[in-house]
Amino acid sequence: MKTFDELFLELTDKAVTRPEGSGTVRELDAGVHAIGKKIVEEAAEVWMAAEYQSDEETAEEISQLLYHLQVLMLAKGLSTEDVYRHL
Ligand SMILES: N=c1c2ncn([C@@H]3O[C@H](COP(=O)(O)OP(=O)(O)OP(=O)(O)O)[C@@H](O)[C@H]3O)c2ncn1[C@@H]1O[C@H](COP(=O)(O)O)[C@@H](O)[C@H]1O
Repeated sequence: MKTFDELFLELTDKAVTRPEGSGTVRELDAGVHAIGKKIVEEAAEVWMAAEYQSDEETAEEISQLLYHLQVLMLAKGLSTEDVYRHL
């Protein structure tokens, strides 16, 4: 189990070290347009899970949406502070 901040640190490191087989590196290489499409897809899955699936499945879909949002933050060079200041 990891927190939002812990995951962001891990992904930040992956973006720099670019380990073989990393899905994050693959997504970053695909670019903002592809990441944006993934976010829309995951957001729809969150919505459907919330309406028709279990709380556990909804939580899992939310975690995937958070992951893809973090990948977009990295692609745009945004830090967690850049986002948190708007909360
Ligand atoms: N938390 C996640 C995470 N959540 C979602 N995903 C990706 O998002 C996809 C979402 O899956 P879907 O269920 O929508 O399945 P799908 O549509 O069949 O997926 P794709 O065919 O589009 O890959 C998964 O296949 C993963 O590729 C994630 N990929 C990685 N992480 C974490 O990120 C870290 C770095 O991962 P790597 O960069 O792959 O090493 C690790 O700690 C991972 O646990």
